[in-house]
Amino acid sequence: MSIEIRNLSKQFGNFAALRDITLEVKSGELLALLGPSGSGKTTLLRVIAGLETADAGQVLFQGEDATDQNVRDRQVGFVFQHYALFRNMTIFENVAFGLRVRPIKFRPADAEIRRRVQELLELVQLDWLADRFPHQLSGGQRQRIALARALAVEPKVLLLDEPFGALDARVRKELRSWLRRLHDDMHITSVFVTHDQEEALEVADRVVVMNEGRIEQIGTPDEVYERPASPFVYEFLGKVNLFHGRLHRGRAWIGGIEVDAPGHTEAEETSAVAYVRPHDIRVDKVNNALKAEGAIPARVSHILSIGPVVRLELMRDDSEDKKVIEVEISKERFRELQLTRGDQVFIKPSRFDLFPAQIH
Ligand SMILES: Nc1ncnc2c1ncn2[C@@H]1O[C@H](COP(=O)(O)OP(=O)(O)OP(=O)(O)O)[C@@H](O)[C@H]1O
Repeated sequence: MSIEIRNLSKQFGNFAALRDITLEVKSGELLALLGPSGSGKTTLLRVIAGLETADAGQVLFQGEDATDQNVRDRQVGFVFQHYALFRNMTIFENVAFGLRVRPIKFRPADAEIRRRVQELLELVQLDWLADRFPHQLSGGQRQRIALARALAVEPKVLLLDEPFGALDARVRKELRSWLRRLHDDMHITSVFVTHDQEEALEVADRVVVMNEGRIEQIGTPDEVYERPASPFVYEFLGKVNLFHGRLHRGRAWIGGIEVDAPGHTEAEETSAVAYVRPHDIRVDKVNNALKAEGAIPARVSHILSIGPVVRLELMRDDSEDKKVIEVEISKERFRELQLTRGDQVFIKPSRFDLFPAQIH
């Protein structure tokens, strides 16, 4: 089932939690709402669920206006950060709950409920825990049961609010790939809220990056990471170096390097900032290789060599700006360069985006 959100706005007193949100969740898609605390993710999820009413705008399920439909009629399944399993019920009964409380004419026969619960417990690979009670399970297992319980009523849409937020890092990672596989099997349209960049990028088909109640960018994990639409997205999704410079009629000057800036032909003597990911900086020990295009002189202040990638911290030689530049190069390249602390190097951004300085 697809979900369409049109021009949603929501105020809490004077505070605008959602500002004109428009977005479509495709049928069968796993969509992540990603943003810092207070950016409006949970509010948006609650409006989709029908737990919160918006001040303006519409929510459509499969093309039909659901704005005034109540929670029960929307047929959504929920999983929250804090697993709300019933403590005095077995795992089996917890999963069966949603079916048992249905009005009699919609309630499946007992044998059918048993069959369905068994199937769901197998799906989340915890059928061997059916007779246990919630306190006898680990946090990760409880979240999987919470998901089985949400799925028991065959929701058309699954909404997950920081479902792994309370778990430790290792379990979170396991559950992430588990959720991805489960979604690939079931294809229920799912929206999940997270403030964890890695989680969103690893699990979702598409990511909605939110900031101060607005959508900054919507795209596949690759698109939002590799082609951030704004300085905010650049800084929120991973490490980034900022190089201050100047733009003029389709050309840019950054730390002595002159480059084409085809997206900025209108700019007239504008201050600009180049945003560069650590792996998009070329490093050389001699200036010759890069001389033709110009290069920024810097000094190696720190080397962190773990795994296949070597992380360098550099200080610019040519600038008062004492900000560290972070660079990532392969171990192979690092060996070639034979770098040690204090060495002089010459760097050049190989890929970057320019944003006029005044907008951030
Ligand atoms: N019922 C409410 N009454 C007043 N303010 C609220 C209410 N619910 C949310 N807010 C405010 O709206 C803003 C957005 O909240 P929301 O929970 O949607 O953000 P979030 O992105 O999910 O953040 P978090 O990750 O911290 O939950 C916050 O500043 C919050 O304080």
